[in-house]
Amino acid sequence: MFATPTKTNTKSVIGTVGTQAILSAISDATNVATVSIGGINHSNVQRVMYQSQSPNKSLDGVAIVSAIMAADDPKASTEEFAKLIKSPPAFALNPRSARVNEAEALIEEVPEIVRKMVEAHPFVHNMINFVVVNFVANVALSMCVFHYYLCVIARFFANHRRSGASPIMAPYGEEAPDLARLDGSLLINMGTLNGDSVSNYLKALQAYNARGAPVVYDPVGAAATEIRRNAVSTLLAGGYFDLVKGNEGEIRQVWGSNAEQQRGVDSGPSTLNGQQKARLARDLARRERNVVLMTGAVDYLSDGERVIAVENGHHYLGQVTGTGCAIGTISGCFLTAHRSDKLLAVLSGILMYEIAAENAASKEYVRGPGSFVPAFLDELYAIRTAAAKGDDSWFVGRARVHDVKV
Ligand SMILES: Nc1ncnc2c1ncn2[C@@H]1O[C@H](COP(=O)(O)OP(=O)(O)OP(=O)(O)O)[C@@H](O)[C@H]1O
Ligand SMILES: Cc1ncsc1CCO
Repeated sequence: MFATPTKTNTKSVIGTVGTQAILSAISDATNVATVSIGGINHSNVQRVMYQSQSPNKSLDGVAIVSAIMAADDPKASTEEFAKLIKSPPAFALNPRSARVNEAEALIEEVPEIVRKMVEAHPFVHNMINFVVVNFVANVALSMCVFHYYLCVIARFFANHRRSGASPIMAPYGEEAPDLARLDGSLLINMGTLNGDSVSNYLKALQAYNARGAPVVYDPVGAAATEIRRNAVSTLLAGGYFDLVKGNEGEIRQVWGSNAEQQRGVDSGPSTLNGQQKARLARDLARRERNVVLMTGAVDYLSDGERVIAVENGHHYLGQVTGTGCAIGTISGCFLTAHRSDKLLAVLSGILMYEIAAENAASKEYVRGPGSFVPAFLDELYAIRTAAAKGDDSWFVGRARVHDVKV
Protein backbone atom coordinates (compact mmCIF):
# COMPACT_ATOMS: atom_id res chain seq x y z
CA MET A 1 0.00 0.00 0.00
CA PHE A 2 2.47 2.64 1.19
CA ALA A 3 6.26 2.79 1.64
CA THR A 4 7.40 1.21 4.93
CA PRO A 5 10.73 0.57 6.63
CA THR A 6 9.90 -3.15 7.07
CA LYS A 7 10.10 -3.78 3.31
CA THR A 8 12.91 -2.84 0.96
CA ASN A 9 12.06 -5.06 -2.01
CA THR A 10 9.04 -3.05 -3.19
CA LYS A 11 9.03 -2.27 -6.91
CA SER A 12 6.29 0.29 -6.64
CA VAL A 13 3.94 1.58 -4.03
CA ILE A 14 0.44 1.11 -5.38
CA GLY A 15 -1.59 3.14 -2.88
CA THR A 16 -5.36 3.04 -2.76
CA VAL A 17 -5.62 3.79 -6.49
CA GLY A 18 -3.63 0.68 -7.46
CA THR A 19 -5.41 -1.45 -4.89
CA GLN A 20 -8.79 -0.33 -6.19
CA ALA A 21 -7.73 -1.25 -9.76
CA ILE A 22 -6.72 -4.76 -8.61
CA LEU A 23 -9.99 -5.23 -6.71
CA SER A 24 -11.95 -4.15 -9.80
CA ALA A 25 -10.02 -6.60 -11.99
CA ILE A 26 -10.82 -9.53 -9.68
CA SER A 27 -14.31 -8.47 -8.71
CA ASP A 28 -15.82 -11.69 -10.19
CA ALA A 29 -13.62 -13.83 -7.96
CA THR A 30 -15.96 -14.03 -4.99
CA ASN A 31 -13.87 -16.79 -3.39
CA VAL A 32 -10.67 -14.69 -3.34
CA ALA A 33 -10.01 -12.89 -0.08
CA THR A 34 -7.72 -9.85 -0.08
CA VAL A 35 -5.56 -8.05 2.44
CA SER A 36 -3.42 -4.99 1.97
CA ILE A 37 0.04 -4.55 3.49
CA GLY A 38 2.56 -1.71 3.85
CA GLY A 39 2.60 1.42 5.98
CA ILE A 40 -0.91 0.97 7.37
CA ASN A 41 -1.54 2.38 10.84
CA HIS A 42 -4.41 3.56 13.02
CA SER A 43 -4.52 6.95 11.38
CA ASN A 44 -4.88 5.70 7.80
CA VAL A 45 -6.56 2.29 8.06
CA GLN A 46 -10.13 3.57 7.66
CA ARG A 47 -9.15 5.58 4.60
CA VAL A 48 -7.30 2.58 3.14
CA MET A 49 -10.40 0.40 3.46
CA TYR A 50 -12.67 3.17 2.17
CA GLN A 51 -10.68 4.51 -0.79
CA SER A 52 -9.50 1.09 -1.99
CA GLN A 53 -13.04 -0.18 -2.36
CA SER A 54 -14.10 -0.90 -5.95
CA PRO A 55 -17.81 -0.99 -6.83
CA ASN A 56 -18.05 -4.79 -6.41
CA LYS A 57 -15.19 -5.76 -4.17
CA SER A 58 -13.59 -4.45 -0.97
CA LEU A 59 -10.49 -5.40 0.95
CA ASP A 60 -11.23 -8.11 3.50
CA GLY A 61 -8.55 -6.91 5.86
CA VAL A 62 -5.14 -5.39 6.39
CA ALA A 63 -1.81 -6.90 7.44
CA ILE A 64 0.14 -4.92 10.02
CA VAL A 65 3.66 -5.25 11.34
CA SER A 66 5.04 -2.09 13.00
CA ALA A 67 1.82 -0.61 14.36
CA ILE A 68 1.23 -3.82 16.35
CA MET A 69 4.70 -5.22 17.02
CA ALA A 70 6.17 -1.88 18.06
CA ALA A 71 3.14 -0.82 20.09
CA ASP A 72 3.41 -0.53 23.88
CA ASP A 73 0.28 -2.66 24.11
CA PRO A 74 0.03 -4.91 21.01
CA LYS A 75 -3.30 -6.44 22.13
CA ALA A 76 -4.95 -3.04 22.54
CA SER A 77 -3.48 -1.92 19.22
CA THR A 78 -4.91 -4.99 17.46
CA GLU A 79 -8.33 -4.49 19.03
CA GLU A 80 -8.30 -0.88 17.89
CA PHE A 81 -7.52 -1.98 14.30
CA ALA A 82 -10.35 -4.52 14.42
CA LYS A 83 -12.75 -1.74 15.43
CA LEU A 84 -11.49 0.77 12.88
CA ILE A 85 -11.67 -1.50 9.83
CA LYS A 86 -15.36 -2.13 10.51
CA SER A 87 -16.36 1.54 10.61
CA PRO A 88 -16.24 4.11 7.78
CA PRO A 89 -14.03 7.18 8.21
CA ALA A 90 -15.72 10.35 9.46
CA PHE A 91 -15.27 11.99 6.05
CA ALA A 92 -17.00 9.17 4.09
CA LEU A 93 -19.14 10.45 1.24
CA ASN A 94 -22.49 8.86 0.49
CA PRO A 95 -23.33 10.16 -2.96
CA ARG A 96 -27.03 10.41 -3.71
CA SER A 97 -28.21 8.69 -6.89
CA ALA A 98 -29.22 11.23 -9.50
CA ARG A 99 -32.94 12.07 -9.46
CA VAL A 100 -34.81 12.47 -12.78
CA ASN A 101 -34.16 16.22 -12.85
CA GLU A 102 -31.25 16.32 -10.45
CA ALA A 103 -29.92 19.73 -11.48
CA GLU A 104 -33.35 21.35 -11.07
CA ALA A 105 -33.83 19.72 -7.69
CA LEU A 106 -30.44 20.93 -6.51
CA ILE A 107 -31.08 24.48 -7.70
CA GLU A 108 -34.17 24.70 -5.47
CA GLU A 109 -31.96 24.12 -2.45
CA VAL A 110 -29.17 26.60 -3.30
CA PRO A 111 -30.54 29.84 -1.74
CA GLU A 112 -31.08 28.06 1.57
CA ILE A 113 -27.53 26.69 1.54
CA VAL A 114 -26.13 30.16 0.76
CA ARG A 115 -28.12 31.60 3.66
CA LYS A 116 -26.85 28.83 5.92
CA MET A 117 -23.24 29.52 4.92
CA VAL A 118 -23.60 33.28 5.47
CA GLU A 119 -25.05 32.70 8.94
CA ALA A 120 -22.40 30.13 9.86
CA HIS A 121 -19.36 32.46 9.46
CA PRO A 122 -17.24 29.43 8.61
CA PHE A 123 -13.58 29.20 9.43
CA VAL A 124 -11.18 28.21 6.63
CA HIS A 125 -7.55 27.41 7.23
CA ASN A 126 -5.79 28.36 4.02
CA MET A 127 -2.45 27.03 2.92
CA ILE A 128 -2.45 29.06 -0.22
CA ASN A 129 0.00 30.46 -2.75
CA PHE A 130 1.48 33.92 -2.25
CA VAL A 131 0.31 35.24 -5.65
CA VAL A 132 -3.36 35.28 -4.71
CA VAL A 133 -3.41 35.81 -0.95
CA ASN A 134 -4.84 39.31 -0.97
CA PHE A 135 -7.47 38.66 -3.62
CA VAL A 136 -8.66 35.43 -2.02
CA ALA A 137 -8.80 37.02 1.43
CA ASN A 138 -10.98 39.81 0.05
CA VAL A 139 -13.28 37.39 -1.77
CA ALA A 140 -13.70 35.36 1.40
CA LEU A 141 -14.33 38.42 3.53
CA SER A 142 -16.86 39.80 1.05
CA MET A 143 -18.89 36.65 0.87
CA CYS A 144 -18.73 35.03 4.22
CA VAL A 145 -15.74 34.80 6.41
CA PHE A 146 -15.62 36.05 9.94
CA HIS A 147 -12.35 34.53 11.09
CA TYR A 148 -9.74 34.34 8.43
CA TYR A 149 -6.43 32.62 8.54
CA LEU A 150 -3.84 32.91 5.83
CA CYS A 151 -1.28 30.24 6.30
CA VAL A 152 0.99 31.43 3.55
CA ILE A 153 1.93 34.52 5.53
CA ALA A 154 5.11 33.67 7.38
CA ARG A 155 4.98 36.60 9.76
CA PHE A 156 1.94 38.18 11.26
CA PHE A 157 1.11 41.64 10.02
CA ALA A 158 3.48 44.47 10.81
CA ASN A 159 1.04 46.34 13.06
CA HIS A 160 0.65 43.25 15.24
CA ARG A 161 4.40 43.22 15.70
CA ARG A 162 4.33 46.90 16.57
CA SER A 163 1.66 46.21 19.18
CA GLY A 164 3.81 43.46 20.64
CA ALA A 165 1.75 40.45 19.60
CA SER A 166 3.69 37.25 18.89
CA PRO A 167 4.42 36.42 15.28
CA ILE A 168 2.50 33.43 13.92
CA MET A 169 4.39 31.05 11.63
CA ALA A 170 1.19 30.02 9.99
CA PRO A 171 2.48 27.74 7.18
CA TYR A 172 3.92 25.47 9.83
CA GLY A 173 2.09 22.13 9.66
CA GLU A 174 2.63 21.45 13.36
CA GLU A 175 0.09 24.18 14.08
CA ALA A 176 -2.65 22.37 12.22
CA PRO A 177 -3.87 20.16 15.10
CA ASP A 178 -4.77 23.32 17.05
CA LEU A 179 -6.41 24.96 14.05
CA ALA A 180 -8.31 21.78 13.17
CA ARG A 181 -10.07 22.03 16.53
CA LEU A 182 -11.83 25.21 15.36
CA ASP A 183 -14.39 23.17 13.40
CA GLY A 184 -13.53 24.71 10.06
CA SER A 185 -12.04 23.33 6.89
CA LEU A 186 -8.61 23.21 5.30
CA LEU A 187 -7.55 24.35 1.84
CA ILE A 188 -4.31 23.07 0.38
CA ASN A 189 -3.38 25.12 -2.69
CA MET A 190 0.06 24.17 -3.98
CA GLY A 191 0.53 27.20 -6.24
CA THR A 192 3.90 28.27 -4.85
CA LEU A 193 5.56 25.11 -3.54
CA ASN A 194 8.84 25.19 -1.67
CA GLY A 195 10.99 22.47 -0.14
CA ASP A 196 8.93 22.38 3.08
CA SER A 197 5.46 22.71 1.58
CA VAL A 198 4.57 19.06 1.06
CA SER A 199 5.54 17.93 4.56
CA ASN A 200 3.56 20.85 6.01
CA TYR A 201 0.54 19.96 3.86
CA LEU A 202 0.70 16.34 4.98
CA LYS A 203 0.69 17.28 8.64
CA ALA A 204 -2.29 19.56 8.16
CA LEU A 205 -4.12 17.03 5.99
CA GLN A 206 -3.75 14.35 8.64
CA ALA A 207 -4.93 16.69 11.41
CA TYR A 208 -8.13 17.58 9.54
CA ASN A 209 -8.76 14.00 8.33
CA ALA A 210 -8.49 12.76 11.90
CA ARG A 211 -11.42 15.00 12.84
CA GLY A 212 -13.38 14.31 9.65
CA ALA A 213 -13.24 18.04 8.88
CA PRO A 214 -13.49 19.05 5.19
CA VAL A 215 -10.30 19.34 3.14
CA VAL A 216 -10.09 20.95 -0.31
CA TYR A 217 -7.17 20.30 -2.65
CA ASP A 218 -6.28 22.76 -5.41
CA PRO A 219 -3.39 21.15 -7.33
CA VAL A 220 -2.28 24.44 -8.94
CA GLY A 221 0.07 23.91 -11.89
CA ALA A 222 -0.02 20.13 -11.25
CA ALA A 223 1.29 19.27 -14.71
CA ALA A 224 3.87 22.06 -14.91
CA THR A 225 6.91 20.41 -13.31
CA GLU A 226 8.17 17.04 -12.10
CA ILE A 227 8.18 18.36 -8.51
CA ARG A 228 4.48 19.20 -8.77
CA ARG A 229 3.60 15.88 -10.39
CA ASN A 230 5.30 14.09 -7.50
CA ALA A 231 3.59 16.35 -4.97
CA VAL A 232 0.21 15.30 -6.40
CA SER A 233 1.00 11.59 -5.88
CA THR A 234 2.40 12.16 -2.40
CA LEU A 235 -0.60 14.17 -1.27
CA LEU A 236 -3.16 11.75 -2.71
CA ALA A 237 -1.37 8.92 -0.89
CA GLY A 238 -1.14 10.98 2.29
CA GLY A 239 -4.77 11.68 3.06
CA TYR A 240 -8.34 12.24 1.95
CA PHE A 241 -9.59 15.29 0.07
CA ASP A 242 -13.32 15.96 0.22
CA LEU A 243 -13.00 18.11 -2.89
CA VAL A 244 -10.36 18.22 -5.61
CA LYS A 245 -10.78 21.34 -7.72
CA GLY A 246 -8.71 22.48 -10.64
CA ASN A 247 -8.71 23.52 -14.24
CA GLU A 248 -8.64 20.94 -17.01
CA GLY A 249 -4.84 20.53 -17.06
CA GLU A 250 -4.72 20.06 -13.28
CA ILE A 251 -7.57 17.57 -13.09
CA ARG A 252 -6.03 15.54 -15.92
CA GLN A 253 -2.77 15.38 -14.01
CA VAL A 254 -4.50 14.28 -10.81
CA TRP A 255 -6.22 11.55 -12.81
CA GLY A 256 -2.75 10.54 -13.94
CA SER A 257 -3.08 9.82 -17.62
CA ASN A 258 -2.58 11.83 -20.80
CA ALA A 259 -1.64 14.94 -18.86
CA GLU A 260 -0.24 17.67 -21.06
CA GLN A 261 2.77 19.68 -19.94
CA GLN A 262 1.23 22.83 -18.42
CA ARG A 263 2.93 26.10 -19.35
CA GLY A 264 2.52 27.83 -15.98
CA VAL A 265 -0.62 27.51 -13.92
CA ASP A 266 -3.21 28.08 -16.64
CA SER A 267 -4.92 25.14 -18.22
CA GLY A 268 -3.79 25.85 -21.77
CA PRO A 269 -5.95 25.05 -24.79
CA SER A 270 -8.63 22.50 -24.00
CA THR A 271 -8.21 19.11 -25.63
CA LEU A 272 -11.38 17.53 -24.21
CA ASN A 273 -14.98 18.02 -25.29
CA GLY A 274 -17.76 18.53 -22.75
CA GLN A 275 -18.63 14.83 -22.50
CA GLN A 276 -14.99 13.92 -21.94
CA LYS A 277 -14.61 16.57 -19.24
CA ALA A 278 -17.77 15.36 -17.53
CA ARG A 279 -16.56 11.75 -17.66
CA LEU A 280 -13.13 12.67 -16.29
CA ALA A 281 -14.66 14.56 -13.35
CA ARG A 282 -17.03 11.64 -12.69
CA ASP A 283 -14.29 8.98 -12.94
CA LEU A 284 -11.88 10.84 -10.67
CA ALA A 285 -14.63 11.40 -8.08
CA ARG A 286 -15.49 7.68 -8.23
CA ARG A 287 -11.87 6.68 -7.85
CA GLU A 288 -11.16 9.01 -4.92
CA ARG A 289 -14.69 8.62 -3.49
CA ASN A 290 -14.98 12.39 -3.16
CA VAL A 291 -16.21 15.42 -5.10
CA VAL A 292 -14.38 16.81 -8.14
CA LEU A 293 -14.80 20.26 -9.69
CA MET A 294 -13.20 21.01 -13.05
CA THR A 295 -13.40 24.75 -13.75
CA GLY A 296 -13.43 26.52 -17.10
CA ALA A 297 -15.93 28.38 -19.28
CA VAL A 298 -18.27 25.53 -18.26
CA ASP A 299 -17.58 23.93 -14.87
CA TYR A 300 -18.11 20.19 -14.33
CA LEU A 301 -18.93 18.95 -10.86
CA SER A 302 -19.35 15.33 -9.81
CA ASP A 303 -19.54 13.12 -6.73
CA GLY A 304 -19.11 9.96 -8.78
CA GLU A 305 -22.88 9.51 -9.24
CA ARG A 306 -24.21 12.87 -10.28
CA VAL A 307 -22.54 15.04 -12.93
CA ILE A 308 -23.58 18.69 -13.14
CA ALA A 309 -22.46 21.30 -15.67
CA VAL A 310 -22.50 24.97 -14.62
CA GLU A 311 -22.54 27.51 -17.43
CA ASN A 312 -22.62 30.63 -15.26
CA GLY A 313 -19.61 32.93 -14.96
CA HIS A 314 -17.97 35.54 -17.12
CA HIS A 315 -14.85 35.48 -19.23
CA TYR A 316 -13.33 38.26 -17.07
CA LEU A 317 -12.94 35.58 -14.39
CA GLY A 318 -10.46 33.87 -16.70
CA GLN A 319 -8.51 37.17 -17.00
CA VAL A 320 -7.87 37.68 -13.29
CA THR A 321 -5.35 35.50 -11.50
CA GLY A 322 -6.67 33.76 -8.42
CA THR A 323 -10.30 33.44 -9.43
CA GLY A 324 -9.86 29.65 -9.49
CA CYS A 325 -7.92 29.68 -6.22
CA ALA A 326 -10.71 31.67 -4.53
CA ILE A 327 -13.14 28.87 -5.39
CA GLY A 328 -11.03 26.56 -3.22
CA THR A 329 -11.56 28.83 -0.22
CA ILE A 330 -15.25 29.41 -0.78
CA SER A 331 -15.79 25.69 -1.30
CA GLY A 332 -14.18 25.24 2.11
CA CYS A 333 -16.71 27.73 3.55
CA PHE A 334 -19.66 25.90 2.02
CA LEU A 335 -18.40 22.41 2.90
CA THR A 336 -18.04 23.56 6.51
CA ALA A 337 -21.53 25.02 6.61
CA HIS A 338 -23.32 22.16 4.85
CA ARG A 339 -21.91 18.70 5.48
CA SER A 340 -24.67 16.33 4.42
CA ASP A 341 -24.39 16.80 0.63
CA LYS A 342 -20.91 17.88 -0.42
CA LEU A 343 -21.79 18.27 -4.10
CA LEU A 344 -24.69 20.59 -3.25
CA ALA A 345 -22.41 22.60 -0.93
CA VAL A 346 -19.83 23.17 -3.68
CA LEU A 347 -22.49 23.89 -6.30
CA SER A 348 -24.04 26.56 -4.06
CA GLY A 349 -20.65 28.22 -3.67
CA ILE A 350 -19.86 28.37 -7.36
CA LEU A 351 -23.32 29.69 -8.21
CA MET A 352 -23.06 32.50 -5.66
CA TYR A 353 -19.59 33.29 -7.02
CA GLU A 354 -20.39 33.17 -10.71
CA ILE A 355 -23.68 35.05 -10.48
CA ALA A 356 -21.80 37.80 -8.60
CA ALA A 357 -19.27 37.83 -11.47
CA GLU A 358 -22.06 38.21 -14.04
CA ASN A 359 -23.63 41.05 -12.05
CA ALA A 360 -20.28 42.81 -11.78
CA ALA A 361 -19.43 42.45 -15.47
CA SER A 362 -22.79 43.99 -16.43
CA LYS A 363 -22.07 47.28 -14.62
CA GLU A 364 -21.56 50.08 -17.13
CA TYR A 365 -18.40 51.28 -15.33
CA VAL A 366 -16.73 47.87 -15.67
CA ARG A 367 -14.51 48.04 -18.74
CA GLY A 368 -12.16 45.10 -18.22
CA PRO A 369 -10.47 42.89 -15.60
CA GLY A 370 -9.14 45.87 -13.59
CA SER A 371 -12.49 47.54 -12.92
CA PHE A 372 -14.14 44.11 -12.72
CA VAL A 373 -12.34 43.07 -9.49
CA PRO A 374 -13.75 45.76 -7.14
CA ALA A 375 -17.20 45.43 -8.71
CA PHE A 376 -17.01 41.66 -8.19
CA LEU A 377 -16.24 42.08 -4.48
CA ASP A 378 -19.18 44.49 -4.18
CA GLU A 379 -21.53 42.04 -5.87
CA LEU A 380 -20.42 39.15 -3.64
CA TYR A 381 -21.09 41.38 -0.67
CA ALA A 382 -24.50 42.40 -2.08
CA ILE A 383 -25.54 38.74 -2.44
CA ARG A 384 -24.30 37.89 1.02
CA THR A 385 -26.28 40.85 2.46
CA ALA A 386 -29.43 39.82 0.59
CA ALA A 387 -29.06 36.18 1.65
CA ALA A 388 -28.65 37.18 5.29
CA LYS A 389 -32.03 38.99 5.08
CA GLY A 390 -33.72 35.96 3.52
CA ASP A 391 -33.98 37.70 0.15
CA ASP A 392 -33.49 35.14 -2.65
CA SER A 393 -34.26 37.47 -5.56
CA TRP A 394 -30.54 37.48 -6.53
CA PHE A 395 -30.91 33.82 -7.54
CA VAL A 396 -34.31 33.65 -9.23
CA GLY A 397 -33.96 32.47 -12.85
CA ARG A 398 -30.19 32.92 -12.83
CA ALA A 399 -28.69 29.40 -12.54
CA ARG A 400 -27.56 27.92 -15.86
CA VAL A 401 -27.01 24.40 -14.66
CA HIS A 402 -27.82 21.02 -16.21
CA ASP A 403 -27.33 17.31 -15.63
CA VAL A 404 -24.80 15.55 -17.81
CA LYS A 405 -25.36 11.91 -18.71
CA VAL A 406 -22.04 10.15 -19.17
N1 LIG B 1 -14.56 31.90 -20.44
C1 LIG B 1 -15.18 31.85 -19.25
N2 LIG B 1 -16.50 32.11 -19.14
C2 LIG B 1 -17.13 32.05 -17.96
N3 LIG B 1 -16.52 31.74 -16.79
C3 LIG B 1 -15.22 31.45 -16.84
C4 LIG B 1 -14.46 31.47 -18.05
N4 LIG B 1 -13.19 31.10 -17.77
C5 LIG B 1 -13.14 30.86 -16.45
N5 LIG B 1 -14.35 31.06 -15.88
C6 LIG B 1 -14.69 30.92 -14.46
O1 LIG B 1 -13.56 31.43 -13.76
C7 LIG B 1 -13.42 30.74 -12.52
C8 LIG B 1 -11.99 30.24 -12.43
O2 LIG B 1 -11.81 29.20 -13.35
P1 LIG B 1 -10.42 28.92 -14.09
O3 LIG B 1 -10.59 27.61 -14.80
O4 LIG B 1 -10.02 30.12 -14.87
O5 LIG B 1 -9.48 28.74 -12.83
P2 LIG B 1 -7.90 28.63 -12.67
O6 LIG B 1 -7.25 28.42 -14.01
O7 LIG B 1 -7.66 27.60 -11.63
O8 LIG B 1 -7.60 30.07 -12.08
P3 LIG B 1 -6.35 30.62 -11.19
O9 LIG B 1 -5.24 29.60 -11.24
O10 LIG B 1 -5.99 31.92 -11.81
O11 LIG B 1 -6.86 30.80 -9.81
C9 LIG B 1 -14.49 29.67 -12.52
O12 LIG B 1 -15.59 30.16 -11.79
C10 LIG B 1 -14.87 29.52 -13.97
O13 LIG B 1 -16.20 29.09 -14.12
C1 LIG C 1 0.41 32.78 -11.38
C2 LIG C 1 0.60 31.82 -10.28
N1 LIG C 1 1.79 31.15 -10.14
C3 LIG C 1 1.78 30.32 -9.10
S1 LIG C 1 0.30 30.30 -8.25
C4 LIG C 1 -0.32 31.47 -9.31
C5 LIG C 1 -1.70 32.02 -9.12
C6 LIG C 1 -2.76 31.34 -9.87
O1 LIG C 1 -3.03 30.10 -9.46
